Amino acid sequence: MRQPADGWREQALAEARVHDIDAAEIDYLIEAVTGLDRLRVRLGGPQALEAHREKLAALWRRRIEEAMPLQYLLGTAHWRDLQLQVNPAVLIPRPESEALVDVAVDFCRSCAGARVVDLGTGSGAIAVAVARALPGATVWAVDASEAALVVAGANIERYGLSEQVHLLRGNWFVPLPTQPFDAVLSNPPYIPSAEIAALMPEVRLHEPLSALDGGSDGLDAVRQIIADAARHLRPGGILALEVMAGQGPTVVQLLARDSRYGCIRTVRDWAGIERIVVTYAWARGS
Ligand SMILES: C[S@@+](CC[C@H](N)C(=O)[O-])C[C@H]1O[C@@H](n2cnc3c(N)ncnc32)[C@H](O)[C@@H]1O
Repeated sequence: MRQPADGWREQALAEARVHDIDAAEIDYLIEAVTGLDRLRVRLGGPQALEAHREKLAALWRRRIEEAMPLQYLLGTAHWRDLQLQVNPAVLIPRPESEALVDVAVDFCRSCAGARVVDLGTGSGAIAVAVARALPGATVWAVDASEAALVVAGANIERYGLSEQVHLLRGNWFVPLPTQPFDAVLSNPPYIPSAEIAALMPEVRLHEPLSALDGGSDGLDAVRQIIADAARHLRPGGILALEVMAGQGPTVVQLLARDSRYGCIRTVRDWAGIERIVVTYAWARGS
């Protein structure tokens, strides 16, 4: 028998508890599908959702049965003040990566015509946020995945940044111009290969493996970027890397052993985890 629409919400809440899904996802789904916020849904009673009930139920079924993240089901993700197009070709941007943007913006504010690189741009989240915060900067956004670049391109266009953000396909620094940059930012794949199987199904089954798998200790891409970044930074330019919980001290050591870098520091996330490692290039290496 067909249930009243508010019954659907109660049922969805019960299912969320069983499947260990944050109840806030239900209101996020309702708001995205109906355009109504939580208060309006409460005030509107059962009728408020009735016209959308089938669509809500169909999306929620996929959320539960396929462990599909809502952002992929809806094709959109909120990150900082941005609403970004996403699909399973790109990582859903994470709150912890916002610190990469903050580091770059703090540093580049004093650089006239700053030149910034976002390596492994995915949805283009970091590149778009940096370009919006630094209207005088030019950003180069690189990804190896053609499908990711399509999504990044749509987001760059959506925010009117096509003149300011250059999209390039290729392996890390390979497609970039040779003139030195003020800042190189990256949230590279950093999960150790053996840990992929233990990730939440939402991540393991739906997010692109090429965005997650960092090789045996998770640091293949980090090592590659550290090896090459110094050649692409101006003296005094910064390299900022997002790392996994627990990798901070190892990445600090990797940089400390490389005489081309100095003044290494880490930025902690809200849980106190060293998330971002930042360093300065002393001199351009060969
Ligand atoms: C962890 S995701 C980060 C995406 C985005 N920057 C974000 O924070 O949401 C890593 C990205 O690096 C890209 N990538 C992986 N290997 C690469 C390589 N060798 N060269 C360039 N990009 C690469 C992946 O396609 C993926 O989009």
